[in-house]
Amino acid sequence: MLYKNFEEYNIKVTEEVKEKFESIIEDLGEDTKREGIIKTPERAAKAMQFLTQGYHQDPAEILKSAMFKEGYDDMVIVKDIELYSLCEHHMLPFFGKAHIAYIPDGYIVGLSKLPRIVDVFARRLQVQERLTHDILECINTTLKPKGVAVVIEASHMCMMMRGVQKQNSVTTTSGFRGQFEKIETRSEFLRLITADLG
Ligand SMILES: Nc1nc2c(ncn2[C@@H]2O[C@H](COP(=O)(O)OP(=O)(O)OP(=O)(O)O)[C@@H](O)[C@H]2O)c(=O)[nH]1
Ligand SMILES: [Zn+2]
Repeated sequence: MLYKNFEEYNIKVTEEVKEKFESIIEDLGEDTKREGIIKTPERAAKAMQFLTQGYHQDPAEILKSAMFKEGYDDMVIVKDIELYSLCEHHMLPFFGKAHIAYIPDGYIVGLSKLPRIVDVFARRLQVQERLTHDILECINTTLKPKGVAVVIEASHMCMMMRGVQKQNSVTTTSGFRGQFEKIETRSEFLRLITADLG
């Protein structure tokens, strides 16, 4: 199922999750019958379905839907792809940017498909490390490029709003396959994602 229209939420799931949110909100000490909150369990049930819709989407299919035969064999970089995910430990958001590069081997991919697969993997319960590798491996096994690199920089609400309460720490994760395992290629990619070319 691709890009399900999430205006049409799964009625059964919405109903079941809504009831659970009602009980959670009550357990936390709120009055679920209060005017401003009466629809909150249903809104939260829909919001959570939206934020986890990646479980129902196939990222490899998304890439395959726009692969084009092309002789270009230099580096392609899409940087500063904003991402929002949920940490699997606390179900609190982490958010930041992904930078993706690949070196084609006969096929290029429609550029928009790279942010689309970031969203598919981000809209699941994740840790930043697995999110990075999910994106990397999906491109590597589907597009089969000469090399692929993924860097993610993110801030974790579970480390900001609660727990250790550090507001300015940023976590960087990275993965490199094929030609990006060579230091010169990797350095060129890292230089280009940090360069201000404007
Ligand atoms: N490696 C990794 N850890 C994460 C990520 N998101 C959250 N965490 C961490 O998951 C860990 C869970 O540790 P626990 O000790 O079980 O949970 P906790 O008692 O809530 O820990 P504190 O956050 O330190 O209060 C914490 O250290 C979080 O910072 C992530 O994407 N990657
Ligand atoms: Zn967390």
